[in-house]
Amino acid sequence: MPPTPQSVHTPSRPPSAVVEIDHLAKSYGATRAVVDVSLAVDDGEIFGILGPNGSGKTTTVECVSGLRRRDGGTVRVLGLDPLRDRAAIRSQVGVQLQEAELPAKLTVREALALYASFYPSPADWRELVDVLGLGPSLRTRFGSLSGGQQQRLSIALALVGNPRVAILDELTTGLDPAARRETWDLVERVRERGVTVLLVTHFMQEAERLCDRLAVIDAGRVVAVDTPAGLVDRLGTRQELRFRPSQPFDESLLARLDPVADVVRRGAELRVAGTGDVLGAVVSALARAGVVAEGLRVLQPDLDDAFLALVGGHDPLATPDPVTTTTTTQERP
Ligand SMILES: Nc1ncnc2c1ncn2[C@@H]1O[C@H](COP(=O)(O)OP(=O)(O)OP(=O)(O)O)[C@@H](O)[C@H]1O
Repeated sequence: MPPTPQSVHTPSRPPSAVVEIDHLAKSYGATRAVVDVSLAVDDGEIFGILGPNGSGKTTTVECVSGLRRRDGGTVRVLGLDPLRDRAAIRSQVGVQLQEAELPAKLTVREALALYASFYPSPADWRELVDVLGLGPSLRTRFGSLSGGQQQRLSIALALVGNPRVAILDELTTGLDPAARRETWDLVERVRERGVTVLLVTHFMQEAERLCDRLAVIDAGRVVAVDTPAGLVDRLGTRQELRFRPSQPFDESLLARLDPVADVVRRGAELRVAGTGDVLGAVVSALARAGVVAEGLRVLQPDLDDAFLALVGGHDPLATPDPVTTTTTTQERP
């Protein structure tokens, strides 16, 4: 008789970290660029590094790619040390850095073909050319490209080796809004092919749109690691409504609502702030009073506020006029 199959409990395995940084430190002379950075990037993630100018973002990713020698801590990329295993890292990690420089006389086509020849199984660079809109520039020399075209080329060169990890530093700086959006789509497609992406950015919209998780770095230290929504949630659920009432009414009825903390009049406009479902409570109360909220805007904290709260000591909850517009709606009770 064959043995009865046993039900085997397979514990869910935590996702494997593709990039692991542990207590990284790096100084340039007396400048402590990276003081203490630890973070782990999971397989298939788009992981963002966000921080003010000079906070150590570029130095961190340069240490990850093996372009900089760290002073302290450990870095592992796909289990390899970027300094000891430089050759193996180079074939599996694509790097697009700020201000990439190529020989001025090299054409776009030559640069792509040259970089593709460095890798055992390169991507089809013609496809990257299409996606990045570099087709018309194939014969243009690097020195004659505009800043935006140079940026596109540096992204293409980072991806041409079919890397398992792509490090993209200030990916869309210098690109116009349409090219920026196309580049975001490209990064998402790259991730769909299983590439893990480590992205340095200044743009909150880019971080919000692309990143699964973010590390916020300030003065060489990690001050938070979370999803974009998680970072915003840390500020609480404060909302502020701004609107013009369609007719005079007893405004104290709004102040008595549970979610409402403040009601302030600014000329014809009422500003009603609170925590929780302020919108629902106010709109219902206005409807009962037969009042329309004209030009209604709902303001709530966004990633900008979360970022400033983390790196600038700015607390949007503590100020009476705190928040950023995220939606504009016209509500009628
Ligand atoms: N090659 C270098 N030599 C000397 N100091 C440097 C060098 N590179 C960076 N620094 C300094 O180290 C600190 C961190 O710089 P880094 O470029 O890593 O920060 P960053 O967060 O990427 O800045 P940015 O957003 O402006 O690109 C800064 O004070 C910078 O001036």
